[in-house]
Amino acid sequence: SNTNYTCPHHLYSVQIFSEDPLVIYIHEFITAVEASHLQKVSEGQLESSRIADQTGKQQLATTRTSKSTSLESDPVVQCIENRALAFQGYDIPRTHLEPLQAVQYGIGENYRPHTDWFEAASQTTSEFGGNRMSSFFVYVAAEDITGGGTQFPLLDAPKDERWCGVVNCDAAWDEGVTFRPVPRNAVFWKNLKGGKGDRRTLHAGLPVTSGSKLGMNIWTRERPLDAKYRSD
Ligand SMILES: O=C(O)CCC(=O)C(=O)O
Ligand SMILES: [Fe+2]
Repeated sequence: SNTNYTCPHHLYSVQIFSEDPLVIYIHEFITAVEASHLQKVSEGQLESSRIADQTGKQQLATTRTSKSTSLESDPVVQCIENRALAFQGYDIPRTHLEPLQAVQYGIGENYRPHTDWFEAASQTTSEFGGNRMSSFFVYVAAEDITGGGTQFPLLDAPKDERWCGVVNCDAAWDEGVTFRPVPRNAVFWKNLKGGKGDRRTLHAGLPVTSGSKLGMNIWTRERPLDAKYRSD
């Protein structure tokens, strides 16, 4: 299925959420066809999420209770990768992309505050292409969901109420900003500032309180990853 997928010209629209750190909100980053394809290929492949420990070993952790899987390259995945590369200005080659990662949360599951950039040198070696320079978090599907937003506790919530379509405007001011899981939309941000991890990009996947959420990470490294860590 989808072996003959014709990659459409992108249909998204964007809004700058924050200039520093750079955070861009993307409406309709993926199409409905792409979303259902991602659902289909990740189903049955999801396993308890792991995170890298200080030594670089992938471990189960109570701070990340979702299920996840890396996605094999196929025409739909490649189409989304190309869109993410074009969004970032074409100069970053595909070899800087980690395999796309689908993440599924059931009720009560969450990802505690973390940064996508690494502190541990073992995670930023040249075979991994250095650190993660940028992240897209894409909301692929959210069925009958409450909770499950992406919270950036160190960013300011927006003032204009037109953001309330995609931001939780009921959250307290000192909780930062929480993007709601609106299917097919995405949040893009730069993790590094002057080549160093930017703490202000701290974020969490809040617990899903009802329904379920399927998300997807698109991570770009500073440099090419070794072929063994890529999906292309
Ligand atoms: O689930 C979310 O809203 C965010 C997930 C996340 O930050 C991650 O997988 O690194
Ligand atoms: Fe994250």
